[in-house]
Amino acid sequence: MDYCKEVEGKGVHDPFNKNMTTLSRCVWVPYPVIIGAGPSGLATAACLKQRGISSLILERENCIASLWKLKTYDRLRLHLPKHFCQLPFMPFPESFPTYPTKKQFLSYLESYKNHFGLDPVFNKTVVSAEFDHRCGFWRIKTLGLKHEETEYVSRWLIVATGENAEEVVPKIEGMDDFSGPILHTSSYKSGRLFRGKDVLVVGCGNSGMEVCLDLCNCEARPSLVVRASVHVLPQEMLGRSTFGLSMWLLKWFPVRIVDRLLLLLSRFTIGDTGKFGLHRPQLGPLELKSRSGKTPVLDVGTLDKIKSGNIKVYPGIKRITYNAAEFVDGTKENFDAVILATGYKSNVPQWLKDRDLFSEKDGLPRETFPNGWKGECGLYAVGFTKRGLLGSSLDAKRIAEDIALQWKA
Ligand SMILES: Cc1cc2nc3c(=O)[nH]c(=O)nc-3n(C[C@H](O)[C@H](O)[C@H](O)COP(=O)(O)OP(=O)(O)OC[C@H]3O[C@@H](n4cnc5c(N)ncnc54)[C@H](O)[C@@H]3O)c2cc1C
Ligand SMILES: NC(=O)C1=CN([C@@H]2O[C@H](COP(=O)(O)OP(=O)(O)OC[C@H]3O[C@@H](n4cnc5c(N)ncnc54)[C@H](OP(=O)(O)O)[C@@H]3O)[C@@H](O)[C@H]2O)C=CC1
Ligand SMILES: O=C(O)C(=O)Cc1c[nH]c2ccccc12
Repeated sequence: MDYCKEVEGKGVHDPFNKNMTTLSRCVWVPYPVIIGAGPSGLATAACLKQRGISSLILERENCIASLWKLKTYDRLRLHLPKHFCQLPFMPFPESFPTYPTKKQFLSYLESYKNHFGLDPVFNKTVVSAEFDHRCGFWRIKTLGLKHEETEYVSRWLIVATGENAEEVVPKIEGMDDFSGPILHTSSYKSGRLFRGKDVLVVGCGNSGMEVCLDLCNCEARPSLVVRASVHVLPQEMLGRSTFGLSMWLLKWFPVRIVDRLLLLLSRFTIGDTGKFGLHRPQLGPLELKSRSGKTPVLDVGTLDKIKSGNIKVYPGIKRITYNAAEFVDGTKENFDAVILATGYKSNVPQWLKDRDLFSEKDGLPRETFPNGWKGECGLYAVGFTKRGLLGSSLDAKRIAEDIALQWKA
């Protein structure tokens, strides 16, 4: 790392460090520091590179795109057509299908990293980042694999740790008494392990719906918990992707009209989902997405399995017992395993000391899209728009443009 200059050995004589093998280092970085080597971090580094600006990417795992590589199931594909998911300056290969597989997406990201000569520093978990008003720089503290502490100092801090940084694991009464495995979807790979088992999947977002389908295909017997409501839309309508059609319609009509059209077309193609326990929210799918970030489910085959009775649908869980779950409607069913498809949350409030750009409550920018990408004192946010990879690309371009102006000055 010739662009990093070690300027200070700090904390070596710190009495608190005596019994630990830690050695604090301080590294001055004359470029922006990006936290997270996921698609958002890589896209921002590439946009900066295009403008002749280097950057330093710090990543807690030992690979790029760790969410995709380590925490997703085998059968995962992009749900949106590839041209909506490509990162700036590099389209997906022509040979890739419309909905690339996880393996293809990962190989694209690897090529992206290599094409732009990006070289993230792995196994560096950012544990705190604070703007030092005395010197006008960000102080970014990281811990390495052996708990060694390194402090990076830079004028710019770009947060790219993602909306899905930590698993949401709800506390359900009786959970500790359950005799079988309870796992989050982030550690679920395939239904093969569950062949012949009764599996309760808690949560009906895209993960829960798709895990149920995977379990069915692997001859397990899944049940799905839908505690409130959900918008299920077909992945394609009128020969186009539902997402593409929505984006096109939004150019001409207000969101409420587009939502009505989507719901009308869905009714024709997939029928009344409420009949199967999948009641629709009051707000339409796109309005709900833009207000709350809740992504509509794009159906890739789960609905047919629900209709045919291969996947049972239950309301909210009341409690879990040794080998069963009780639901709020009073029914009780035996299960061998529970999979929590209960989503993810940002981890920004755990380590970022600044409280202006990001809300302490949900770790997302306080301002909604398209305004949440820039804070004070050289702080930026990329990939927190609740608009998937498309949102990351937009943020990345804006951030690079903004920093380039300061760079020239
Ligand atoms: C199963 C699944 C499927 C998805 N499919 C799609 C899709 O088809 N299309 C779409 O547009 N979006 C999809 N998404 C949304 C997803 O958010 C994006 O695909 C994308 O991963 C976002 O990239 P990111 O870089 O912002 O976040 P991430 O991919 O989560 O990357 C953030 C990186 O930051 C690192 N990090 C976190 N905290 C720290 C820390 N304290 N210190 C150092 N490093 C840290 C993480 O290890 C990670 O590598 C999907 C999400 C999931 C969970
Ligand atoms: N191929 C693709 O494109 C895929 C994309 N994704 C994306 O990844 C992100 C994460 O998706 P996902 O993992 O599904 O998470 P989500 O946050 O989208 O969904 C979580 C689900 O869990 C439910 N839930 C949470 N707590 C409980 C509880 N205690 N009891 C019952 N239900 C509960 C929520 O219900 P409620 O709504 O009531 O809060 C919601 O239905 C999303 O953006 C999604 O679109 C995921 C899979 C595939
Ligand atoms: O997977 C996600 O969470 C995304 O943000 C991408 C996405 C999937 N389906 C959508 C419908 C409306 C807007 C974004 C998405």
